[in-house]
Amino acid sequence: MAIIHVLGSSIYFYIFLLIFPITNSISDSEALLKLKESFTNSTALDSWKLGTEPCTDHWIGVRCDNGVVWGLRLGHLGLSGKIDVDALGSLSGLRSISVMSNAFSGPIPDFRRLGILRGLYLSMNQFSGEIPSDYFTSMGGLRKVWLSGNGLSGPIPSSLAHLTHLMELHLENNQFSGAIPPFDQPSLVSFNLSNNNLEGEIPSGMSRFSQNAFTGNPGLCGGNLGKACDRPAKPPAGPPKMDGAQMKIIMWALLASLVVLFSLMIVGIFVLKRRQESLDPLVGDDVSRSFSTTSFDKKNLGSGQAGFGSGHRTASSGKGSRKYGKGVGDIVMINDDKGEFGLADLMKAAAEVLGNGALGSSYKAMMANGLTVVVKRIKESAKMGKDQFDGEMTRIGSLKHNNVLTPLAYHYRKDEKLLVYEYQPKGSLQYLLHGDRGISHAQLNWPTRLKIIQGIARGLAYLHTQLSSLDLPHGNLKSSNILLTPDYDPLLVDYGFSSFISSTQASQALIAYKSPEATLDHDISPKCDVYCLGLVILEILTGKFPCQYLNNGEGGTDIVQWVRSAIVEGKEVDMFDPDIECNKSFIGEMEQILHIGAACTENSPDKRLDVTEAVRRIEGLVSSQDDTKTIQVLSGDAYGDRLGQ
Ligand SMILES: Nc1ncnc2c1ncn2[C@@H]1O[C@H](COP(=O)(O)OP(=O)(O)OP(=O)(O)O)[C@@H](O)[C@H]1O
Repeated sequence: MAIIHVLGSSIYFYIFLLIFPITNSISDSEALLKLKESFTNSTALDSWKLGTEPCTDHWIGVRCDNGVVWGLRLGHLGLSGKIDVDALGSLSGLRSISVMSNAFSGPIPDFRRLGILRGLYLSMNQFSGEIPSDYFTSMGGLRKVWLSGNGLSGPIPSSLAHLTHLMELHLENNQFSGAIPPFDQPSLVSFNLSNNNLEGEIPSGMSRFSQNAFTGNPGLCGGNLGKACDRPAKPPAGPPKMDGAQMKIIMWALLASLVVLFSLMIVGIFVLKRRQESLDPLVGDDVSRSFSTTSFDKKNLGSGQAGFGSGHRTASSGKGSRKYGKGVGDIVMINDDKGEFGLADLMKAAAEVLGNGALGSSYKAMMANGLTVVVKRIKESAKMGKDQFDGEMTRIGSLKHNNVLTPLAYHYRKDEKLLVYEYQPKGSLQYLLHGDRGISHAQLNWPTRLKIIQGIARGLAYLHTQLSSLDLPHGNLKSSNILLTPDYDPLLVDYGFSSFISSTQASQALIAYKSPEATLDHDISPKCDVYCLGLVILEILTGKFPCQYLNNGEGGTDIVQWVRSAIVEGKEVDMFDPDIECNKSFIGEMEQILHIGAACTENSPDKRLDVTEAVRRIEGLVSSQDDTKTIQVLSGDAYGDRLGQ
């Protein structure tokens, strides 16, 4: 009986432990001070003082939620020494640690016991040595892992490939070696393994990542690298023992196959010659190695050629449109500021896949004349006749605004629609915010971010006046569809698509359909674009990737809800991206923009700002004197020139 009693009480004890785990009862401030002690150079942490509180007294680099520490942003503080992981373990609310760009060295600390971490940023230090393959197994909730710019070596830990929520993985500029584990997590949006010593074939399923994610690894091949893998030759099998009759059968079979092969070759050469004769003479031998192989296939082109050749040649699409090429359905130029080109020029260009968006795939093509373009191939379009498509393109082609990227050209066939844009080397806002931690990211200080927000609002307002007949004048406003010029002026792309894709595709592919009213009541209006504008504003301010962008509902941050709660609690300051250079004089402006972002993301379209009001408020931050600005923006004046002020 006594034994049963003892057993029983110990079971209760374990259940008690499970429900109320024994935690080190030190407070967050004690834990942080213990952590500070482990650093050798912590002068930057002067605000971490005994007798003050991390959340209420705004200790540098400490992020709080409801008085609980959830994040440490300790980048660029000249820290070195050890990182006391026991102290970190006492911070029960801790979800994210950043010690990027400091002087920590030695093996990476044993963060394994911090199983609740969501973000681990250790880039740009001097960590070295191998990481055990199962290191990340106990940290299944990790979303963001940044280890780039260290001296880490050995194989990439395979446990990283099993992190099912992983969104960002940066291992570039280390000395990792060996093969790449298969990273096939659909949540992974930002990924870089460049400049290591990795080798072998890039696993299949990773072709969605651009070439840049793998460059600088001389031993890698396959994927988008454009370097084929040499398959090891099969070891020669020992000669089977055969009798004379078997030998004869094999000889005859070989002879027969050779005859068949030879005949096929002759037929093939004949067919190829016929086809080349009928194609534009500009389409040379190298086509099969270049654009055509990665984009529209030649078989399709052949059939299209028949269609266009027989009366469907490109019709004039209004003022400024041109016809190029002969014999094949060709490109219609709608903007020849950058020079003229035809389908043949595109087909000869060296091409690279940029991405497979929900609307279709995009390719970067470098043409012989030096112009680099992006070709967007629309996956599925509405049953739109050529005249109607030409009409839409003429309308889109006539747009002229410093914050709107107008296509250069398009190509129409019943089963193939291509839009061609000028390539913007700086890339997208999404890449700059979440993918690139280099100089461009560092330059995203507050004045630059404000300039980007203003440009986006101006571009959107312009589209709303010029395409006012559309329910969704933009329809797909998100950070990957905002490109940046070298001067950080934003350029909106992928607008106006709702008019020429099918409604099913629109509801699956366009971000505007994620606004609450569209999701709940299928109620589409220009206010859906305003919701997207709000999302982008909050994304720029917080540096967080909005979960609303993802289709599977997993990953990302519900920034709308997050910001809403912060405003209620008067904790707007806690929301700002810690990577924004800290300058107190900006805080007021940042808070105002945060409120505008929140007003644009109101659930109810009636309560939400309309686009004119949103622009008016954003403009009001620059100069409340100039009441004429909004009017100029809406009329599409060359307003963007004043952005740099
Ligand atoms: N003109 C351009 N210059 C440089 N990068 C571009 C250009 N157009 C698109 N991109 C980039 O190419 C990638 C693929 O673009 P794509 O439009 O196919 O997909 P997406 O924007 O992710 O999704 P969606 O299809 O919903 O627009 C994106 O990262 C995008 O920012």
